[in-house]
Amino acid sequence: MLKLESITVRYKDKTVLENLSLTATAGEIIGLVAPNGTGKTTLFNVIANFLKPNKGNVTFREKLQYKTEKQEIAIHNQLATLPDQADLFEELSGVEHMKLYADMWNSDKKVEDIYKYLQMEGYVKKKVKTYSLGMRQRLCFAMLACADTPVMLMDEVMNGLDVANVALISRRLAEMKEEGKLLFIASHLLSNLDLYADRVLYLKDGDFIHEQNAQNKDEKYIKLDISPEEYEKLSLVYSLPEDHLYIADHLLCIPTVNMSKEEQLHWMLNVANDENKEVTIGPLGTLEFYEHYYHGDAKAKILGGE
Ligand SMILES: Nc1ncnc2c1ncn2[C@@H]1O[C@H](COP(=O)(O)OP(=O)(O)OP(=O)(O)O)[C@@H](O)[C@H]1O
Repeated sequence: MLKLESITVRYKDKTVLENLSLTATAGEIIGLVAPNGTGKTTLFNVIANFLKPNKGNVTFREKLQYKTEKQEIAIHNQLATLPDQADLFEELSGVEHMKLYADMWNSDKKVEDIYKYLQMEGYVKKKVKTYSLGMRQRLCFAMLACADTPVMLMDEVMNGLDVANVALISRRLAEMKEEGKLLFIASHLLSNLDLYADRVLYLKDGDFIHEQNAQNKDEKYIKLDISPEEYEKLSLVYSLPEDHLYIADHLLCIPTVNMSKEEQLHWMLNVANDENKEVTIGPLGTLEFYEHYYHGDAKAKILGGE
């Protein structure tokens, strides 16, 4: 449905995206993660043609490109981005904003169904100037849901939402995917992406350095939180498998893929007993990959919980 080929973006002498390529299909949720200032928004701006890349092409449905105004209109009829809270009109109500988006994209979605689903009935008819941060964010999402386009780009969609609303919107995202939408979600709420993303792409130095697939959730690891000193000691006592990971100076991950049940038990019992630590077993999540790739660059952010 959407193809990016060799996208390069430079701001003066700073290269933000370099030869980045991607193919995305309908019915996918693609998570995009990276520390602040890496290029997530820049990439979204290229996909939406708010920014012309120095090099490369965006192709929509195998034939449409941003080459002529007609093609651009045809793409924009099918692609919408999450509005920014700063774009809201203080004197208009939530319903008015939602109708605006439904009309702009000629959508037949019922505005009322959407605001009821998002539990906005209590405030949606009031002016935006009376809304809290979380209420505004829910409205931004509701507007995009009203546009109901086949492709949606969402930069920090969970920004400022409480736990219940994160859960509500996560559920709606999964439903949109079932309806066949292609959703791009740039987020710092890492573990939330594990709930619904089919793929999580890690952006670094202008390109994707890793693609985490939901299908790989069967690849389990024995995980143990230990200090670098404990890790060194453990490495001397046991011959750790070559493909083990020691992430961000604290998390030992031993792959179980080639292990029998007995071997797994051996590792879990011995390693846990030796270090007197809790051992868990499971796939690597977005937070763990993130630490693996950006440890040092972004430690403070991770410790901050987002
Ligand atoms: N108009 C611009 N002119 C010059 N540099 C820019 C411009 N826009 C973005 N940049 C730079 O490009 C880099 C990527 O910015 P971008 O906003 O795409 O990052 P991001 O990954 O979305 O960050 P965040 O997580 O903070 O939203 C940053 O170093 C930023 O300073």
